[in-house]
Amino acid sequence: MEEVNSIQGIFLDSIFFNEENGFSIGTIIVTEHQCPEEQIQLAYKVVDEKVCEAIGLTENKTYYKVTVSGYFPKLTENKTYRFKGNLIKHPKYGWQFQVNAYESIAVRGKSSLVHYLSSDIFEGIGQKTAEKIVETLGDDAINVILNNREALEKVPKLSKKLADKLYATLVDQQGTEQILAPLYGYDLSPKLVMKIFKRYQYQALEIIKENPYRLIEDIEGVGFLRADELAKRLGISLDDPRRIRAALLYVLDQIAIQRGHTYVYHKQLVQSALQYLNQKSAQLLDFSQIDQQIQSLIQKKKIYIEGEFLFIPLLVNSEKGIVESILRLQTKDSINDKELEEVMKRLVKEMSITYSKEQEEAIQMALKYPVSIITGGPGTGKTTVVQGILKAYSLLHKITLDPSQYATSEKKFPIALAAPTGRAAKRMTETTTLKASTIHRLLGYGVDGVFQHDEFSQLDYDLIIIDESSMLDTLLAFQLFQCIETGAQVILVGDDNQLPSVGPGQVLKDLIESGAIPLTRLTTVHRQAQDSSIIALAHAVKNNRLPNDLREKKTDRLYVESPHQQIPLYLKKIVENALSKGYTANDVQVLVPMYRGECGIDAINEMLQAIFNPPDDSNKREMVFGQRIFRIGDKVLQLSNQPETGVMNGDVGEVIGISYKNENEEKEDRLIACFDSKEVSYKKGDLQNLTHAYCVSVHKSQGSEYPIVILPMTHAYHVMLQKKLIYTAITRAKKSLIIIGEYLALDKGVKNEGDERQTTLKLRFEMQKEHTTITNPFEEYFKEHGIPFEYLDEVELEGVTPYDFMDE
Ligand SMILES: Nc1ncnc2c1ncn2[C@@H]1O[C@H](COP(=O)(O)OP(=O)(O)OP(=O)(O)O)[C@@H](O)[C@H]1O
Repeated sequence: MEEVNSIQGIFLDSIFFNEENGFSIGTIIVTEHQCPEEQIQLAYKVVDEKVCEAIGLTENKTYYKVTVSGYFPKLTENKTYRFKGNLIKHPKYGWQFQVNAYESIAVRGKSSLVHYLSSDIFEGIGQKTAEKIVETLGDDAINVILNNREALEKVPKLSKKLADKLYATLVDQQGTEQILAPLYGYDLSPKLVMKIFKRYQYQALEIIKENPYRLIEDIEGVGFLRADELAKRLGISLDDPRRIRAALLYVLDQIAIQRGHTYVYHKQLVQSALQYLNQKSAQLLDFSQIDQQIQSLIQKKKIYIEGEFLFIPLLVNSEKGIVESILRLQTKDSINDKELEEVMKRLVKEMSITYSKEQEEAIQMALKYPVSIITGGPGTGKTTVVQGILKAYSLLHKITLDPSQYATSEKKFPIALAAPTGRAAKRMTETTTLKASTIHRLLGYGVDGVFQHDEFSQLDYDLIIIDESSMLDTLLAFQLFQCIETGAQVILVGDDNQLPSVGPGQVLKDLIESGAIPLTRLTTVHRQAQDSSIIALAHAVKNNRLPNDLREKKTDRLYVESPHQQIPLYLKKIVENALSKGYTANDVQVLVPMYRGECGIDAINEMLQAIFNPPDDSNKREMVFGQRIFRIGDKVLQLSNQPETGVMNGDVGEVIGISYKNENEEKEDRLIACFDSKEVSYKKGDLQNLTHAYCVSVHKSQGSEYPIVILPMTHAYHVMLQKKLIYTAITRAKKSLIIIGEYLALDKGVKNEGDERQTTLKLRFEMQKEHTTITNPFEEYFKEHGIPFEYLDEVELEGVTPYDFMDE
């Protein structure tokens, strides 16, 4: 275990304080320490005599200061604190004391007390008043006041107003420490302590003692295991219902997030929860204890039960809502065939392209029905068909497609084009020459994370086309469909062989398989044969095989056989070659399925940054954040939705500015990144949402295309070696695709269909057709027998541990 040292001193000043997460840097004048002598000597800086005098350190000796950093609240200048932690050498800022916990040391001694009470923290109290307080109430003045507010009345000439203010500030100061000290005592990380304090303020202790598992819901980054540790310290027993319920909800949530299921079977939930609950535990819980709490959660409406399926309420409501919305939209009359035939004739005449039969059918179907789907692999003409639909729609409804013509008229442009990601929307704009937006934007996703449009405030469009629909998750699809007015037409376009959405569900696949929505599947590849060997590979992968000519060098495709350890070397060489030929970081995209490991995203990004954007002699500006160094010119990726700046999860930008705190008015380090000519300023604390983008995950690459894609392939990607993932990665390449790695890993991947997602969307449409409802054998069973019942075995999570959920 790491040795923990301590240091005590007078807090001199705060150099940095992040309001958001409590990350602080300050200096203290050291009065005592328990640190290795050779280290503290390196960390010491001499304090100016005048500074010492000003704070009452008048002894004729040299005082030393040390920088302290970590997660602690704003400390009071001139007050004494003891910090626990270690001296470390920061790569950029040198020696400093890294704080794990802190406590304030009672202000003792007349002069220190006077100094403390007359400091800036107590507004309106000067030196003289402070002296009077100490003279009247003695060396223990602070405790005397805290114990009895009236004691202040004994201080001569102290106004009631001032006394009130002094008392309130003291309580506030002490209160923070009284809450924080026990929190540190529970062995929580300083960062977490600050997060908890920020969320619950002075009620923090009370809330945690009442139910530490609340942290899972309320504090980002707290999982069941962490809350469970805390619960153990608080003496909560292993079979406490609160513990079991927390594990159940956590597991349910994790299964939805990590595996994309919208429901779980009873048995699945029990098994997964037991794995969590019985970990490292001598007192093993059994089925009936878990089941009892499942029933309790059902009663509390935290879990929704339908037949054999257990749901998070939000997800079941969304699935039901999608079905209802689509059925509502389908009540619009279809366009009659005669009218359509006329329009198709005109379209064929007016467009320079000769549509294939399936393409013509796709256009016709999309125009005819209120809701329809067009699917197909790369190069099958989805974009071409969308262009045709737009033109035909304008002919059919006798409208112009020139948005500027609507600027002066009362009527709004009646068509909305949207896609799940910014990149995909941008491509849609390019291929249609009409403005397309992200679905979030279309629905008015606001700074507060709330959508402006909902079922009561629907979108005012007659035709809505959604591209890259395979990326639609259940929640977003529901949000979208409920916002579409009855009478509007909706066309979903997408490739159902791509990865399903990152969020739960597989909306496009389910809608296609339900048969409830008219569908055209485009199958013929229209790209020229000479540029299509990437597409040929994609089609082979789709059919679970690798082409015989994989190892042959093609004009647009290269396969480099390499053992795992050699992959970074080959990658480096290939990228350096590309660079020397004039390609830039924007042309070359490395795609990898997971973050960890030597062939993981983090390690590859570090290597590629050194190639594409190395430090230079002219002192290119840098900002260090954790393990990452951001540098001007870096290609970066946003990792979460940030509606307040309009930058969304998956957006790629460039670092264009770094401003240090002594250079700007906010007195804060700032990094400025540019996303498609939109400049966004990041406070240091927000940099956790930013990473390098030389290499990105295959999941994050969905909806984007790149001139050159490099795809490492190794057995180290184990569970991520899946057909849809490989298919998605290779279809991102527009001009060239380079695969480096182990043939057997690639082969294994294309044969692995991956996890089937458990969803009920398809089933709901089927039931709708047969006018049935899901029966409820679960409840009936318990009513009748009151004993455990084995549910369907077919989707049992055989051999799966909760840690599998942790893989990307
Ligand atoms: N009927 C056709 N006749 C001639 N060329 C066609 C036809 N349909 C499509 N193409 C051409 O084939 C290429 C691929 O078509 P398109 O871009 O529409 O496919 P896509 O399915 O959108 O592909 P991706 O998903 O890869 O973008 C384009 O260059 C397009 O011009």
